[in-house]
Amino acid sequence: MCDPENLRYAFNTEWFDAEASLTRPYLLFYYPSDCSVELTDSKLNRTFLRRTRVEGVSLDQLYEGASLHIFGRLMTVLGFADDFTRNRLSLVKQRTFAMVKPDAVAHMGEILKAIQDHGFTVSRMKLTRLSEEGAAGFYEEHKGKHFFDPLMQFVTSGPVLALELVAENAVARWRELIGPTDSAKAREAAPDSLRARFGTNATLNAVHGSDSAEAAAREAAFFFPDSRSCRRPGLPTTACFANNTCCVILPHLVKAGRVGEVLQAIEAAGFRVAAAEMFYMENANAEEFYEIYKGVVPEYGAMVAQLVSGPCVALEITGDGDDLPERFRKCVGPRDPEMARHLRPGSLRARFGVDRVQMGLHCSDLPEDGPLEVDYFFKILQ
Ligand SMILES: Nc1ncnc2c1ncn2[C@@H]1O[C@H](COP(=O)(O)OP(=O)(O)OP(=O)(O)O)[C@@H](O)[C@H]1O
Repeated sequence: MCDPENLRYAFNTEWFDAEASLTRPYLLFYYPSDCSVELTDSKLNRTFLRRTRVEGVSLDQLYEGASLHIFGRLMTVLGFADDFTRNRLSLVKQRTFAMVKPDAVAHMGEILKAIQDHGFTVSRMKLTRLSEEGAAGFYEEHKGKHFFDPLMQFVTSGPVLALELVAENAVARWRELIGPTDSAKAREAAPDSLRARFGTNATLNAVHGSDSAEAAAREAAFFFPDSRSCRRPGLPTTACFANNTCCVILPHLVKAGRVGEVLQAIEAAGFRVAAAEMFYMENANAEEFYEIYKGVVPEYGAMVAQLVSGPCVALEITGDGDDLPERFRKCVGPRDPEMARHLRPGSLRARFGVDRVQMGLHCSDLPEDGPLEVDYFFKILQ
């Protein structure tokens, strides 16, 4: 195991075979010396994929709960499969659960930028609402305390942004970044912390962070239950399905840690982000979503490949006026970012796009497409 050539990390993974409606378990080995991957069918104890390099798969993406594409299959990493891997990677790839509370959701772009600037990877994200029952379950340990009722009222008063973050020593580092519980005290003790910057007092304190790895796993499972599991449905979306259009932050920007910046730019342009959620698209979903471009846009195949190359973030954009879709489309700019930089240098694609495939953002083309695309992400894929 010490021979660097053959050093390998082992993970339990699974793939949901939609055709057979079956979850298939695999043992995944990752060899850092040449970034190759090997898969063994855990049930049949047989090699399923011989050691080979897989485009886009790196050690960065291998942590408990991660989703990754291997030759068109969306695999879920369930956990470490041996002690060697657990001992070496459990702190390096730690997950934590974070929540932007109702008083700070208006600053979610700025907070996400801070999260990403501090080296955290956002692996799951959803703008949702806590019901009274949900909030009481989430904060069960505080039942009976003097601040429980105001806390319940506060966390159910508006949308919350639920986040799963991954980083080395993520639990402790996130607690440090958010600062002391009471925002007033945080302004004295840790003026740069998120609670000092965005919170008000001991209850209205802008953000939450799990206090241990165990709490993080429990809290992440509460907000992000396995979508294929029938045990409990996911928490509701905040989409309002009215006077809306759709925007998708493409995987290349998500990977580059620029989601916060994009949200800030959208809001600075006067639009409201009513719903936001991270999706790991399957090939079939991406093909279906981009169907109208098939045979029309020469980059169709490459666009599908881009959309499944990692997580994307779908947004429902709302605002005032019947011309919202056209105004948002103008704000996003021409499909070709190179052209956008010449013709509309202030547009989002001019700022965030690379080329006609990595164009930064997808945006509904026609006003009538907007509500359909919003339905696709926030109703059909829920
Ligand atoms: N003394 C208090 N007075 C008023 N509200 C409080 C008080 N202590 C805690 N709270 C509220 O209850 C939440 C949960 O309390 P806890 O003791 O778990 O704090 P925390 O671990 O710093 O915060 P969180 O769990 O939200 O990350 C706090 O974030 C805050 O909103």
